[in-house]
Amino acid sequence: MEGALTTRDRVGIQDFVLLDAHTSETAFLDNLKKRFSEDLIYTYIGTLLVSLNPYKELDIYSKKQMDIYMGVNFFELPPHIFALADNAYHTMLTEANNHFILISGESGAGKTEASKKILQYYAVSCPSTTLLDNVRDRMLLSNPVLEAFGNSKTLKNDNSSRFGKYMDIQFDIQGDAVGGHILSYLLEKSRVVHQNHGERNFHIFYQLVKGGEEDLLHQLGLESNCQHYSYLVQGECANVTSINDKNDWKTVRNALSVIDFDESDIQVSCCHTVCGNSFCDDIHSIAYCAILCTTTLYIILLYYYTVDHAIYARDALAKAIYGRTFTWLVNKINDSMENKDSSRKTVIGLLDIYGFEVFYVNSFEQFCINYCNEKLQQLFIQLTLKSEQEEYEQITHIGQGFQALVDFKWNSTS
Ligand SMILES: Nc1ncnc2c1ncn2[C@@H]1O[C@H](COP(=O)(O)OP(=O)(O)OP(=O)(O)O)[C@@H](O)[C@H]1O
Repeated sequence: MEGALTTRDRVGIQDFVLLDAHTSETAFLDNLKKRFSEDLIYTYIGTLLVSLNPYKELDIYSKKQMDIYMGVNFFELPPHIFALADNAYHTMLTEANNHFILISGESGAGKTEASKKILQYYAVSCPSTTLLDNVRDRMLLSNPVLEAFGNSKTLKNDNSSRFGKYMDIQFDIQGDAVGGHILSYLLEKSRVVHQNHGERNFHIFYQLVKGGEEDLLHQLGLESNCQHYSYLVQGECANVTSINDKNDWKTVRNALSVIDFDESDIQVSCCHTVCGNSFCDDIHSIAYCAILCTTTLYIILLYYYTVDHAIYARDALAKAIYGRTFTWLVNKINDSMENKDSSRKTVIGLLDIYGFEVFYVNSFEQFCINYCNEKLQQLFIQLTLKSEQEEYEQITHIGQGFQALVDFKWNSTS
């Protein structure tokens, strides 16, 4: 291992297990800082990977880098997300059992980027045939679609995932990726009708309004101006410098067609999106949305006594439609990635734990997200740290037992 390391790789300690002051938080943070100042964003704690968000492009994810990590022993090279992905893949193949990669951190820490890097690594390193390429393309392209419908700009992250995601990649016995499945949970539906200052609604709305083709917008009764839609401008930041909604719409449209969405599916998802947002302040617009949706959705219009009641009902309807559209979308993506072969397979699961908001809990939804996070965090601690600790304790007990035996033997013979 030493031979493969450059002087730069040796900055600080690469594995916290080797830190002398292993109980000191200051020593832990100092080591992270020292490495981070040299753009070394990854450090191990045994087989755990600690990653710091560099907030800049680093030249460490190229095909050349992937080649370096392929099939190499985990600790032989400097810490990297590719080493972790490669280790999970090879252990899965040798042990023939399922493996999971759990990605946890607060909002903006880099979880989504990390899971994308892992997928990209498998896309390049796993065996390839036309059929498998198909599965691979669909897995990779499901990302921009899910991000369009499930991500938005928040105060902490311009591309924050507002839903929890578990994805598994299914491999056959030879290690070929043969299918995938996504499970989403806790979509932050309240964002459809309310955004804090400096935050946006889900990306798809801005993409559609700014980038949608003239025909499509006409069909949906939309205008190409976000300012006309009150649900899109509550946060007063419909335009964000780091986001190109127009281009992103092209990417999403292209991705939708690759993952088996035909024109009518695209129309349906757009219609529901429009309805989900309602885009409306008056009964005529609601009626228009209802007409757009009649093939797939039944809408019941009730009469309310007060304006407040009516607004409440409108918002509830918008959230429900958007939530259902999202579920429908995930199901469609799953259909397109389904493994048709029922022979034995193992999976690598990627759990991107919902990024929790440390500073505020402003809604019941956020409370549920944080609660869910705490539970997952506890499970994670239980399954990894606690079980490691128990193993060490067992070894210590065995060691103590052995020592007692040696002492007994020594005393009885002397
Ligand atoms: N490895 C990386 N290299 C360069 N930039 C990164 C990296 N990881 C994250 N970033 C930057 O940080 C931003 C936020 O990262 P990301 O969206 O992955 O965070 P997250 O933990 O998934 O947040 P949330 O929980 O809000 O979804 C990215 O849009 C990207 O600009």
